[in-house]
Amino acid sequence: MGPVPVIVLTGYLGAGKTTFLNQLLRHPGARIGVIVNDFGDINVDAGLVSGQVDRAASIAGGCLCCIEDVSELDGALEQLSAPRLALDAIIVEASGLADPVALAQIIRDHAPARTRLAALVDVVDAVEHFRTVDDGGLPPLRYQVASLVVVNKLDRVPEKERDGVVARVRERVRERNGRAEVIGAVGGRIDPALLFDVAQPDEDPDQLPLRQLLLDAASSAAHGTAGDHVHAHSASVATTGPVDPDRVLTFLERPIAGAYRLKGHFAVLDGTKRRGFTAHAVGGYLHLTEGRAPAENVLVAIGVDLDPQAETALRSALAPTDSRGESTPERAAALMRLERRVRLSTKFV
Ligand SMILES: Nc1nc2c(ncn2[C@@H]2O[C@H](COP(=O)(O)OP(=O)(O)OP(=O)(O)O)[C@@H](O)[C@H]2O)c(=O)[nH]1
Repeated sequence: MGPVPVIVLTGYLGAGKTTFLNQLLRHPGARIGVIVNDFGDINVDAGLVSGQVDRAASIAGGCLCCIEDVSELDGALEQLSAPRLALDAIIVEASGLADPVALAQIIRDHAPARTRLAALVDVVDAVEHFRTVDDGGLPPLRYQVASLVVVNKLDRVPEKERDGVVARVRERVRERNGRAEVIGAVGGRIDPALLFDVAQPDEDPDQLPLRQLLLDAASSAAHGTAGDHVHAHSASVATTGPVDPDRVLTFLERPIAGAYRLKGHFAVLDGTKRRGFTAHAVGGYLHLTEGRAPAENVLVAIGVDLDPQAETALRSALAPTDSRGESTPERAAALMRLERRVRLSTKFV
């Protein structure tokens, strides 16, 4: 058996990496191991991975590409590439702030001999991409290491503009990388065969285009920009007990300053019944779904200029309510607002 292919999944905050991963894992057949890295103290994404995973490991607390001690990543790759597991691939989902260039280098330099970096998939938010990752100046360096760029959330773009958005991303990627595939997607759905087809052949490390790229990255880091990698802050709060539906929804609809990305789950009381909701807000767009009530309420806020009071605001949004679920008109109205929000969230999966 040859080295286990490692597929690195990158993409800016909220672009749809976990959604993409879950789609991939839903396809039966392949034996897949997953490593999930989340920015913040609580690994929310690990809890959201729902498909068929043969082995999983999670790394929380910071960007994989920034950690000085890569032993945790090494250890996870070592474990998942054990021959007895016979995995077909290992997917590493990076945090939204990881620098794909640095991550690719770490995996090439440190991954155990029985693994190989096979593909780097960059998930792009069709609506937010040109406001966040690619501001129209020099094309971001991340394009150069990508083997597949997935322009996700096309359902949020008017139908007649979709091809144009994908073409625009493709044009920008081409300025740095003539080999990468660029495809559009909704709900992270792509043909998994496409992913495995774009695996990069093993290259002589000295011949890598990556080498020049890393030199470029090092030189921009020397100029204080660290490639295209922004350093953001996060605040995370966990509480127990049902929360006030009105308070939490008001918070999610009007998040604190600088919270580009919010995610988490919470439980509310409806009479005596506990109802669970999962929330994601990206660039002011809220997506809410209803599911099993979690034992713990969790909210994570992430942003480059995150309000220093973020944690207090999160704690207040998730404060357990002293109400015992009695149905007052206010509570009924708040539950209806939550339900309306769930209905409004795009059904793309
Ligand atoms: N409308 C729409 N929403 C999507 C699509 N793909 C993902 N989402 C939603 O976008 C939000 C973020 O998706 P995730 O898959 O968690 O994104 P992520 O890149 O893993 O997020 P971070 O790990 O926090 O950076 C969630 O609310 C998803 O349900 C899509 O194609 N269309």
